[in-house]
Amino acid sequence: YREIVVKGKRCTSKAKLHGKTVIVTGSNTGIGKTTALDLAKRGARVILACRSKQRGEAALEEIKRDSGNNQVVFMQLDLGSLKSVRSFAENFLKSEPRLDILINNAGVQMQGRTADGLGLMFGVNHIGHFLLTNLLLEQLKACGPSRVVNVSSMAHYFGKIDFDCLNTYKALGLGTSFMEVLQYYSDSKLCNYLFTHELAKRLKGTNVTCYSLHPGAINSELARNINSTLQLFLKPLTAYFFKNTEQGCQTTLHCALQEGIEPFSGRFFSNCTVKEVSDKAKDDAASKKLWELSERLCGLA
Ligand SMILES: NC(=O)c1ccc[n+]([C@@H]2O[C@H](COP(=O)([O-])OP(=O)(O)OC[C@H]3O[C@@H](n4cnc5c(N)ncnc54)[C@H](O)[C@@H]3O)[C@@H](O)[C@H]2O)c1
Repeated sequence: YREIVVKGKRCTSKAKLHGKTVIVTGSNTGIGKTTALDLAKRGARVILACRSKQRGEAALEEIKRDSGNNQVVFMQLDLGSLKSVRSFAENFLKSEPRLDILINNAGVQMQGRTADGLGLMFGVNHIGHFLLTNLLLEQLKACGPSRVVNVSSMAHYFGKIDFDCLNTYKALGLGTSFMEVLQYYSDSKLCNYLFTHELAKRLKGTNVTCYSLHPGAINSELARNINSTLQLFLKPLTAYFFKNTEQGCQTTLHCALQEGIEPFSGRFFSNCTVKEVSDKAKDDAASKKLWELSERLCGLA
């Protein structure tokens, strides 16, 4: 089990990234941090787009030290605030001349609301990344061939999109029970897939490609909000049966770097391999509708 599932396949690309710029959201911890470290070791200029200044700057020092690369920069980004996403994009475009790879990695699995009144998981996991990507798309096109990588999850299989609920701004993500939190998390991860699917269609004919992925079950901080007694019981199990964050970033790296996967733009990857998605996810009408709704929620329409 550990050999096949925990270790899994590794990204085999030997790509070097000197002169290239990459953004990784949520890179102060978890697989975002190990992704950023790997890209820094390859010579990229890596922008750590993180919510917490303190934790982001601590990760910055660690990544600079461990990669020997000084081209690592912290830029504050709270995906739960449309204002923050806009100001991040503005600062980035003002100060950085290029963007080659955008990795939408950050994610939450907890109830709450964003600054704009959306359900926290829908708002951070989907809407924040939707707006960020759209604001940076022209830069990606100008620097092509370039890529957008959306970290989704196998949990999207259990997701459903309730458009009525979204339309009335009711809080997709305001779960009260553990099971509701899991449901809304899965819904937001289905949004990640549908967004990628629609984005690939809209990017046809450009030199930007996009991918979504399941990183595996990872021993990270994602479930930090589960009650502490359950945590005590779960920690030893996840430490043994789940991937560590270095193993967990391999599919993200594969989607960001692997040569020759461009014909699979819009597709879903797991274990560094293209995978079929659920029938629900193969819904062209739903991905178009979600795109249009997301544009309205972000004020892009
Ligand atoms: N851990 C798993 O088993 C697992 C499985 C499938 C998918 N994923 C996905 O992988 C991605 C990374 O998760 P992880 O396991 O490394 O968890 P993690 O909690 O260690 O990392 C998540 C990162 O997102 C950041 N973040 C949260 N809210 C933010 C906000 N409002 N603005 C900016 N950044 C914010 C956090 O600060 C953190 O850096 C997530 O999208 C998650 O849904 C994880």
